[in-house]
Amino acid sequence: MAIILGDNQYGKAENRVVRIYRDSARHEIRDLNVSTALRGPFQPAYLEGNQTNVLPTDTQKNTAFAFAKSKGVEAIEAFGLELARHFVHDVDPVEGARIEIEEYAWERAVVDGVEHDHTWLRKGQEIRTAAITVDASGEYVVGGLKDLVLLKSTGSEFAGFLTDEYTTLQETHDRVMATSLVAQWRFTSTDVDWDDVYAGIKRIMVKEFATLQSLALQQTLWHMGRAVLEAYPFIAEVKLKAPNKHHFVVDLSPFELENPGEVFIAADRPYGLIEATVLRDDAPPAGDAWRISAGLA
Ligand SMILES: O=c1[nH]c(=O)c2[nH]c(=O)[nH]c2[nH]1
Repeated sequence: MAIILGDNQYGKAENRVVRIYRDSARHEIRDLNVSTALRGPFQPAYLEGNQTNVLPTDTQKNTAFAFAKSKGVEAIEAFGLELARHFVHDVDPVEGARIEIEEYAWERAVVDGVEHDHTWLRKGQEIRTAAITVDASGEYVVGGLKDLVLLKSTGSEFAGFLTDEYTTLQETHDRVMATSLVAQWRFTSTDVDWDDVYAGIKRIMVKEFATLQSLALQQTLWHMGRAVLEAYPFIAEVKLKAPNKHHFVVDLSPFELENPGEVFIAADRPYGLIEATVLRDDAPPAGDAWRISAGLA
C-alpha cells in the first residue's frame, strides 16, 4: 500500500473585481466575483514544498485585476476565456485553468424620473455565473445563473404520488410553486453572443415555469431544460437544481376564518431539492467542464 497525492488544483478564490467604465459622464459598471484555479505538474509543491512551478495565487489575483483593465470586462464567459487561455498558453507549466465567475447586476438609480449617470441600485435578481476550463483536451464554457427566485400562485399540482405508512401529504391540484433556481448550461462553441444567449435562456426558463400546468417541479425542470436545448443547437446539456420552497396553507379554522388558498406560511426548511440534467444523447464529452474549484459556478 502506498499513499499518493490525488487530484489537485490551486488558485485565488473570490476576487471581487469591480470594473467601472468612466470614459464619459455616463459610467458603466461590471461587478464580478472571480475565482481562478490552475491544474498541472504541481505535485512537488504538495510533496516537497518545492514552488518552482507554482505561479502564486497572489499573481493569479493580480492577473484578474490587470485583465479587467487591459482586456475590459464584457460578457463573463469571454472574460473567463481570456484568463484561462492566458494561464494555459502563456504560463509554461500550467496545463489547465479553471475560472469561475459570478456577476452581480446593478441597475441605474432613477432620480427625478431620469436614469442617473453614476449611481446604481443592486438588482435583487439572479446572479449570472460562468465556469471556463481550458486544458489540452479543449476549451469548455459553462454559463449559468443562480438565485433566480420564481413563484407561481396557481398552475401547479402534486398528486398521484406513492404513499406508505409515513405519508401525510395531501394531494393538491392547485398550489403555490416557488423555487430559487440554479441552472448551468454547457456550450459546444465559443463563437457565441454570450449576453444574447444568456437573456434568451432566462426568458425561456421563466416562460416554461409560468406556462406549464405543472404536475411536479420535476416536470417543470424537464420542460425548462428541453426548451433551452431546442432553442440553442450549440448547447449540449443543461443542469438544473431547484429547491422546492414550500408554501403551506395556514389553518385559520381556530379563528373561524376560511382559507381557500389565500394565506400561506413560507417555510425556509426543510425544502424538497429537485435536480436534473437534460442533455443531447450525442453530446460531445464534457472533459473537466464540471470539475469545480471554488464552487461559484
Ligand atoms: O413538485 C414536487 N415534487 C416532489 O417530489 C414533491 N414531494 C413533495 O412532498 N412535494 C413535492 N412536490
